[in-house]
Amino acid sequence: MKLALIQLDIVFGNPEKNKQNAQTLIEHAIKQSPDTVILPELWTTGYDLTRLNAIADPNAADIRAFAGDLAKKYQINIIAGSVAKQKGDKVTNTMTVFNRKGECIKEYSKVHLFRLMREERYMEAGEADGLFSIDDVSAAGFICYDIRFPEWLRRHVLQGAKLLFIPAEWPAPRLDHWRTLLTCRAIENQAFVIACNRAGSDPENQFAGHSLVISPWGEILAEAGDKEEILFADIDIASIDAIRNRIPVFEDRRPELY
Ligand SMILES: O=C(O)CCC(=O)C(=O)O
Repeated sequence: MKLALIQLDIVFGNPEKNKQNAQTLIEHAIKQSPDTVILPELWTTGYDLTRLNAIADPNAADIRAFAGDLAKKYQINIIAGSVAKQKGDKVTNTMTVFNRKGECIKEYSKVHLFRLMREERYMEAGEADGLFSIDDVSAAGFICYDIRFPEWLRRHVLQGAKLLFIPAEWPAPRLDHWRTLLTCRAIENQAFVIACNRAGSDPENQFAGHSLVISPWGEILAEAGDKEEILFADIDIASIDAIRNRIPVFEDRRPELY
């Protein structure tokens, strides 16, 4: 499976501009014939939380039209990062996933809200899992801070997920946490980790970039720099079973003890 991670430099609070930029980058990526395109967290608005009333996406209708049309036009899967989804008086940090027909096959709302960026004051946490399949491969989605909760990812892997997609807005001062946590999640779950961060800054944070694709053996297959770029990687799905047979972690677990 060929992946294209769109490490966007998000324009604060400007969905129209961000959609234009994302479309340009996606159409650039298409020239390399990717199977799956991934976008970052809250990429239409950034963390412009105080203006969500004006800029959130009602019922995620806008992202459904934008990413659904591109997925159908280019016959690709799109993990459309996350957007601020407005439903009634609630806003969630919601990831959407589109198949090659342009159908929205999953919505996942971030379960662990990040207090350091005051997310819990403006958003409601999700309550449901992030499982889906693309091209018949079991996968799951998580959003940024979710990666600090290994038991949440593990639950999805125990239900079959082999590709772990992670859109993020991870700040630069904790780049070492980003790399270490993602590598651990790949090794302990013997699964591919595909993590698309944003580049650039907002009024309060400098973001890390360094989107990553990590193999189930913990090897970094591709890593972006700290600026806007498209990161490409080819992953070999069959390698997952080979690694799981070599070190049979899932057979050796002792769930009766923990
Ligand atoms: O956990 C972290 O250090 C960063 C998390 C974050 O920035 C987020 O969830 O948006």
